[in-house]
Amino acid sequence: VGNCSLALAGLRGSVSQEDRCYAGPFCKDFCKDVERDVREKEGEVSETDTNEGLIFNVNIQPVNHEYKEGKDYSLCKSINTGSYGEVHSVQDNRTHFKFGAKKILLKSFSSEEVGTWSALKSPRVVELFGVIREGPYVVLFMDLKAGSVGQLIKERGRLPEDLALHYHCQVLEALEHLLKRRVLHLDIKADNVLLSEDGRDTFLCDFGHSERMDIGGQSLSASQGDLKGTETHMAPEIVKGETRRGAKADVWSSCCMLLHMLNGCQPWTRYYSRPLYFKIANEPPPLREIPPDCSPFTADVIKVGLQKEPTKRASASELKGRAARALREVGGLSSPIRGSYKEPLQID
Ligand SMILES: Oc1ccc(F)cc1Nc1nc(-c2ccncc2)cs1
Repeated sequence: VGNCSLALAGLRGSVSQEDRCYAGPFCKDFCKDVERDVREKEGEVSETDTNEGLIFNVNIQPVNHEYKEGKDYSLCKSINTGSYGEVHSVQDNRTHFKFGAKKILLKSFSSEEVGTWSALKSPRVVELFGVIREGPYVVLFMDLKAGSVGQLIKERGRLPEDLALHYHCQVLEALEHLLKRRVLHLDIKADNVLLSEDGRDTFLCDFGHSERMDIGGQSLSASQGDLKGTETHMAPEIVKGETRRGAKADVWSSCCMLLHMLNGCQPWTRYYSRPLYFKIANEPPPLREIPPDCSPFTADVIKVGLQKEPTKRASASELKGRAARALREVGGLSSPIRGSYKEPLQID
């Protein structure tokens, strides 16, 4: 995971300054400890003065063995609700360093969010800066970005084809990295893809639904029951609760995100009412939602990415090649990022 400027020993809030530690396994233990602590305290109110965690970024500086909202960092503005939590931009009171923070109730905290995220290091994935427990909450700190693709779609109605393909290629690059690190995201959608200031670079975030995969690419999590992620972007094998769920589920969701960028609305929702699970499981893939005016190469990306049978569905790498081809066929990225508003596609 890299250097951590502060590793909090144990769960009793005692802090020992360590010049260097490999936070990986420690981070995993810490998160498991937090979860165990929750189980032990189930029903009790966690003492408000509990304050332990891991900080990986030197610009975030604990004071007197603590790092607390108000005392050590201040909320700047509310951003939106990531999975299970409210997101704010915050600032370190001493270094004035600005970063993102998501506050999650302990009982909603999944140690996978930190475990999987801290295993990733890619220009296409937002950097995790740390995790702190503050009483009944866990607070995740990350590199602050300039908004999300979801916010850009709301501003622009729908995105130009070249921009949508440009973003899709980058999301597929992130999925290639996740596959290499055996991580399933399970909530790929425009709201969880963040943008650089100039809007040309994207960063995957919010690993609140993520799971580890085994060598064969199958999820290691036993929890088949609770349906996670965003309904409109769920792959058929996920809504059917099939035991074999793997990286192809994120590929399906990335194509739902492509349709969302191109049409300005989530797939399925113009044709069906919720709950959508049965339709996703039983209906053909939403290929009729491919915009009629898009390039045949873009249509091809969606057709091979929305194969209902995971084994027939393209891998992230294969789909990235096709999406890059489609982007070249439409002349590469030439549209302005923050351009004109385009009405979302209406049903014909
Ligand atoms: O999982 C997290 C852990 C720590 C964070 F600070 C944020 C998130 N999750 C999300 N952040 C955003 C977002 C951030 C910044 N600008 C626009 C959107 C959308 S979902």
